Amino acid sequence: MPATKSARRSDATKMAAAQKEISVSEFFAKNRHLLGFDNPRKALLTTVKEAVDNSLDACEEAGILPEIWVHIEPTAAGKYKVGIQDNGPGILKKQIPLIFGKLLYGSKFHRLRQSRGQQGIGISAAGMYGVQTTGKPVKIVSKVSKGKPAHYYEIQIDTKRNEPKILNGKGDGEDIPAGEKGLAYIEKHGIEWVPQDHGTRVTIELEAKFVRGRGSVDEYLEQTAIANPHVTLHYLDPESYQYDYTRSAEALPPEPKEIKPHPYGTELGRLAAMMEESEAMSVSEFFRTKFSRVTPAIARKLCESAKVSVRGSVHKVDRPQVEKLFEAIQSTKISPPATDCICPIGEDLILKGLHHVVPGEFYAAATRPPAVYRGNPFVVEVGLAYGGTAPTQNVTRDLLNDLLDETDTRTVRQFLIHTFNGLGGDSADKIVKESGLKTRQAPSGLKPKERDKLLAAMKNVNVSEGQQMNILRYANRVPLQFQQSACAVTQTVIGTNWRGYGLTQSRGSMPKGPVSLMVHIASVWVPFTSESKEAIASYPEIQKEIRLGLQAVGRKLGMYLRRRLKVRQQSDRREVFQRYLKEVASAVSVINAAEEKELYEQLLNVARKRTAEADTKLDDRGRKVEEDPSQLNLGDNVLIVNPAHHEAAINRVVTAPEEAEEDAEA
Ligand SMILES: Nc1ncnc2c1ncn2[C@@H]1O[C@H](COP(=O)(O)OP(=O)(O)OP(=O)(O)O)[C@@H](O)[C@H]1O
Repeated sequence: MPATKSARRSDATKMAAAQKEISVSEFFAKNRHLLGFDNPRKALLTTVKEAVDNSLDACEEAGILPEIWVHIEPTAAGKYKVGIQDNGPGILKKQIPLIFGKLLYGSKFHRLRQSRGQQGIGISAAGMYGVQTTGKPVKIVSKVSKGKPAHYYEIQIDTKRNEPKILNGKGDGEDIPAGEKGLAYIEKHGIEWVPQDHGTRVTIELEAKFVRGRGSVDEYLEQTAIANPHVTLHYLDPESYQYDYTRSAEALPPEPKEIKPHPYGTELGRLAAMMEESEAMSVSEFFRTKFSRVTPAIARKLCESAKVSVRGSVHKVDRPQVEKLFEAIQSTKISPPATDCICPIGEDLILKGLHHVVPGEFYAAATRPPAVYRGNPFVVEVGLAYGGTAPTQNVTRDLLNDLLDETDTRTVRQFLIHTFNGLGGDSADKIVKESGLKTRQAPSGLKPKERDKLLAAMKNVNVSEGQQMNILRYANRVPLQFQQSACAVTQTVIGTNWRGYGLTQSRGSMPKGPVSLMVHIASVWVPFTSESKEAIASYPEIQKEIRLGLQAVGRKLGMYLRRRLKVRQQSDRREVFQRYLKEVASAVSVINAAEEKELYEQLLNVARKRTAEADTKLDDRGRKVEEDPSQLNLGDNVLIVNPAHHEAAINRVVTAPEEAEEDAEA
């Protein structure tokens, strides 16, 4: 059959008319889910997170102990205004529009140095989302020193051109004079600013949803405080609750050093581009100055094995020679990158941070030695807290009311699982059953009596056994709250055998037990799985380090749990002895006329000796208090406490709205 000739729908000329460059802002405006703006709830968190992370980075880089104000205020139904201010170094006037009104503009992308931000997208993307959803511009106040004027900008991103559009001061921004005059100016123009000698405040109005519990701003700020004990945070939430986290460490973390890329981590294309972009110099000088760990001898060796002139110009190297050089790098022994550029949190501060926030009886921490993936140095740290009350048991009636009013889940069971970290389906079922509520009962429709029953069930049901391990993931001290299952951390936790450490675990799933686990990865470049920086990619080198860290704390937990079990068993045995010894003594004295009391004392002594382990007391480092510390020497990075004495929270003060108003009146 002859092929039917179909009419041509288009041709190269017509198609060419539709082909044009796509600006990065247009791309990300369309694909905002890639940056963490997939729904209003996450958009709020991402906005706060981007601004707070920037503030922390800027303060630390400038050597200032960070103090940060976070203010979230409802403006209309489904709309919120988010203001974040820091006491950082401030931003130069000419940089402000570029930082807040242009995607892919930043100071951190081109360097290899441990920081929270790395891409140069975060805060401008938040501003762009705000403009898209409310039409309101991003407002920025920035001040670099006491005597100098502050700058005030209202900016909107022009997504077509990826350029900032300045709306105030006839397109030039406004200057706020220093001193008293400035305060009057701020007051008159309704500009929001906590008076400070220097710092930056960014205000973004956006479509958002405020929730509490898992994945919330509350959770992010609390977890930030755990991993950053040097930060003071003031947080005023949309319901006018004021939270103040005051710093517990007065010293800044050591300053991370910037390093040059390591040859092993440089791909072929990148090597070619670096050579092309380099200023004029010899090939040998290029390798020595642009990379870390390349000595003159190694540079010569690379050139010799690639048959490239050592003294020839780097710009004369052609593509086949670049390929040869690349191959030479792979086959030449070059020492691994310096690792003193990474600043871990440290075992002591991890123990301190975890103990302050997560209730428990046993804590262990491990900071692994530095390792390298794709030429980038990194450090893995693990902290573990065992015991303590379940998250459902610490809830007050007021908080439960708030949580129930805000949730968008459809059943009480879903509400429990989604709100409380680590509470598995089995435990949720138990609570629903105990409360006597219907299985498909909607959380929003609960009457006060039913809420009482639910609260009572949450307090009474022992969920610690069915409780899932709660994982707190961090990258460069930033908590990661989404994409848990896509993350190398979770995958490695699941792949580790926790049964050997005294926890229950079915194959291929998360271990169970009252355990909170913190895993921190610090690196000059954290390999996230996407631009929204929510999960860490599974490089085998990183997984190996995580596994070793988990094993280090797991072994200590196992030793502690085995010892605790033994102590319990012996004390049960002793109880049984004591229960019957009196009768044994009186029976024997009837038979052989022995002195009953004396016999009883002797038998008691024997029983005590045979169950001596029940008396074992462990000190706060996990060592046996009496003789023979070798029996349970858990090392220095362990903390054992009496959970009954746990004092909640990291120097956190929460002020309810009424009190805040009264305070203000007073
Ligand atoms: N509060 C601030 N104080 C001082 N400088 C800031 C502040 N916020 C942002 N900057 C500067 O603006 C740049 C851009 O910030 P942005 O959030 O867009 O990206 P980033 O933090 O570099 O990377 P990421 O996209 O990974 O968050 C930063 O690199 C920093 O130099």
